[in-house]
Amino acid sequence: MKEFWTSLISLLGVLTSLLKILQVVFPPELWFAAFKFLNRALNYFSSYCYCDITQIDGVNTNELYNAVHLYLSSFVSASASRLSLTRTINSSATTFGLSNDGYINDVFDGVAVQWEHAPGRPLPDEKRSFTLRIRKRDKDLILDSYLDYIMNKANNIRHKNQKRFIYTNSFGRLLDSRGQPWDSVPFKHPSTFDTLAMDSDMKRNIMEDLSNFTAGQAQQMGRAWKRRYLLYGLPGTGKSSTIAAMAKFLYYDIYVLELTQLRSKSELLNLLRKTSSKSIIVIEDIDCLVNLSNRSKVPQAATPQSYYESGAPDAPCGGEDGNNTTITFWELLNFPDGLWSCCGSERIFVYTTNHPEKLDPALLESSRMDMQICVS
Ligand SMILES: Nc1ncnc2c1ncn2[C@@H]1O[C@H](COP(=O)(O)OP(=O)(O)OP(=O)(O)O)[C@@H](O)[C@H]1O
Repeated sequence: MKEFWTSLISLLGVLTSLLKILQVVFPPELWFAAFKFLNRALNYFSSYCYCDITQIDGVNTNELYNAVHLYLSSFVSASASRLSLTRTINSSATTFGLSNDGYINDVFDGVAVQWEHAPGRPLPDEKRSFTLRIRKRDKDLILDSYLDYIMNKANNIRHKNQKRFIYTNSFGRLLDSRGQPWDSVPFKHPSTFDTLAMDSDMKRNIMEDLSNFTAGQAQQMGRAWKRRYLLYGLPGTGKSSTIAAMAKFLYYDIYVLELTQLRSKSELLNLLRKTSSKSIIVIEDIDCLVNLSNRSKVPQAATPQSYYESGAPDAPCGGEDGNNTTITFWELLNFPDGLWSCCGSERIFVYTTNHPEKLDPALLESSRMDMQICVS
């Protein structure tokens, strides 16, 4: 046994001496070139290729890096044994991340890939990065669609992690300190579809409809995409609670549009323009705001009859010009089409009333309202 250890130590001594001689004979540049050559040769014969996604691309932040980070965070906690945890400003959730040098497997379209997270090292050209290992034969097949899928998923996660707000224009024409026409407070309504007392079929229908709406939006990018719901029922029966549950289900903000505060079409246009995509726009008590007695005259689009008629309680007072002072209900219904028709926006309009019997039957047609929900 003693001889074995003596021989091993002698061998190590010889190897060390040989290495020292080699280091003297061959300069570091030659070593580096040899290593590079070996690496290339191995890569050539390997069936995998590796894609590095660095955190910084030149001087800009690489969006793809952030997206991969968020995407992996959605399932890394289930399979990785070492995690990094973060919580950003304005976020209400903890994000799980892959720890340094950790790796995780993923499958997309039946193709297995592996992600590795490399920490940045103190050298100037070494950055934090993710490395995607993918089979060469699969690269062309899925790489583009996989990265698109990751960007999409990351956007959704980002959206879900944000705090939700409820906006109102109840202070009229005044602008807030940032010049915004909407006043906002954090949205903390406790209602969800779990707590909402409602017929289970109706609840399931609403949830399915909302899910289909958002799924449809993803496929219809580039088109205005809106949905219109009419909520009716006696006071205090859960209309506001239903809207809150819808907003929570979709992770949407809520904008409560006070029509009585509007003075002109341009004001309405401005308010609608300042709503964010993925939001619910609520117009309450439409039976009170709309003078329905002359509705039959309205659909003749060339000469729309105003619902804010002079003398009516909600008639607007003021405005820049004659045409600009009146807003017809039909304009209100169709305004958004022109506004968001080219930017792939995603909005839900909810109209509420305690007196559906006062509404014009034409308003209840399916072409006007996508879904009518009785909450009584
Ligand atoms: N279906 C319901 N499920 C759960 N809670 C409800 C329901 N209906 C009413 N509530 C409770 O009653 C209160 C009033 O409900 P909500 O504000 O949603 O009614 P509303 O129909 O919007 O009333 P209004 O027409 O006066 O605005 C809330 O505190 C809510 O929690």
